Parts: sequence; structure tokens; C-alpha cells
Amino acid sequence: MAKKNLFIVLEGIDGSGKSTQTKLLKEKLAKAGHKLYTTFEPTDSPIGSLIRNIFNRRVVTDNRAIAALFVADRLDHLLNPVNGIIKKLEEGYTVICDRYYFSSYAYQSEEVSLNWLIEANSISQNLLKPDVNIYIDIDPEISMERLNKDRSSLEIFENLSNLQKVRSRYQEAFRLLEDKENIAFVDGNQSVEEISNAIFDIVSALQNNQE
Ligand SMILES: Nc1ncnc2c1ncn2[C@@H]1O[C@H](COP(=O)(O)OP(=O)(O)OP(=O)(O)O)[C@@H](O)[C@H]1O
Ligand SMILES: Cc1cn([C@H]2C[C@H](O)[C@@H](COP(=O)(O)O)O2)c(=O)[nH]c1=O
Repeated sequence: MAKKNLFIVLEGIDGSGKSTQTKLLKEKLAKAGHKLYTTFEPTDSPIGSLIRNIFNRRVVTDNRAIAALFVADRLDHLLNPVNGIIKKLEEGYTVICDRYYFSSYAYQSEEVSLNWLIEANSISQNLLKPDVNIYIDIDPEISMERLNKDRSSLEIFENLSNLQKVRSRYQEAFRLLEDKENIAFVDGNQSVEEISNAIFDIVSALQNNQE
């Protein structure tokens, strides 16, 4: 039977290991016969590039404008006629996305209300809910250690006290939306291989349920 293609989202605070795990999951799913497309937010579109310039401190704006830019970046990410996620799914790709709307709920809800963020992202939610949101849960002190080792400069959200707040806001958003979203939790303090196996088990179970 043909594999059903999936939309899989990886979430977590900065340095939780999303990029590492995206790459490993892509390899494993490709071996299992999936056609794979990996992507990320903020995107590399003009809207996503503007967001990255704000995070690199090259452009200055207000946090409410950043929240709105993410709404626009996500809609383009979904609907772009050339390389949008919806098009990729229609073409039979399994799509793995590094961050999606739960990132906005966790990162932007200090300055903008969570209810506003959920409402502002409702078009994306209605267009495409992830088959699963996989949250890599890591101690912010460990992720900061990794980022300090890995990066020559840090972005505006990448400091310990902010990552602690972001982690608790993720938890708040998951509690609020647990009946509406498929959310799976993975312990991000484990080795790369253990995390990769846990994620693959979650995705395999999903695949088996849908066959
Ligand atoms: N389980 C792990 N144990 C130890 N180090 C890890 C683990 N997973 C990832 N790393 C390392 O931690 C650093 C951050 O990992 P990675 O870039 O995958 O995180 P990320 O969540 O994508 O980060 P960001 O959100 O900031 O882009 C990298 O140097 C990576 O090699
Ligand atoms: C999608 C999304 C992302 N962010 C923030 C979170 C990170 O600090 C940066 C860049 O992401 P990366 O994974 O480290 O490359 O973007 C955000 O604030 N809101 C969002 O919706």
C-alpha cells in the first residue's frame, strides 16, 4: 500500500535539537519509502528574511509587528504557488517543518495575547493542522550551553531567562489546545540517537494508524 504523506512539525526552544532531528527523521523516512520535503519558519522568503533581519538586530520594529509578520510568513509558507507546503503535500511529499504556529504562541505571547495569536493564525490552522506537533522538551540551561558552544552570535530571544519563559508559554499553549491538536512530547535531554528513535516511533505509530 502507498505510504500516506504526512505533515510533521518539530517544536522546541532554541537549541533543543530541531534541526538535528529534522535531518535524521528525513533520512529515516526516506529509507521507509517516503518522498520528503523539509522546511522551516521563519522561512527564507522575503517576509521570513525581514524577520531574520529583525532577529539579527539589523532592522528594528515592535514586537506586535513581529507577531503579524509571522502570521504573513506562515500563510505564504502554506499557500505559495511555487513551493508552498500545501502544494508539496498535494504532490505527495511528506513535509517536516521546523517550527509552525505553536512557536508564535510560545515566543510572541509575552507581548501579544495568546488569544489574539490563536485567532490571527486561524486561517493557517483551518488550512492545515499538523498530523503531529512533536515538542522536544529540553532544560533551557542545557540548550543555552549548546547555543553558546555552537554560535558566534546569539539572536534576540536566545538568553536563559527568555528561554525559560518561552518553555512555560509552550506548556500553557499545549494545555489550552490539547483537545484540538495532536501533540507529542519527547525528552530533549537525551542523546541525539535516543531522541531520534523516540521521534521515529511517534511518526511510525501515526503512519500505522492511518494505513
Ligand atoms: N541530543 C543532543 N545532545 C547534545 N547536543 C545536541 C543534541 N541535539 C543537538 N545538539 C547540538 O546542539 C546544537 C543545537 O542543535 P540544533 O541546531 O539541532 O537545535 P535547534 O533546535 O534547531 O536550534 P535553533 O532553534 O536555535 O535553530 C548543535 O550544535 C547540535 O549539534
Ligand atoms: C516560527 C517562529 C519562530 N520564532 C523565533 C524562534 C527562534 O528564536 C527564531 C528563529 O528560529 P530558529 O529555529 O532558531 O532558526 O524565530 C518566533 O519568535 N515565532 C515564530 O512563530
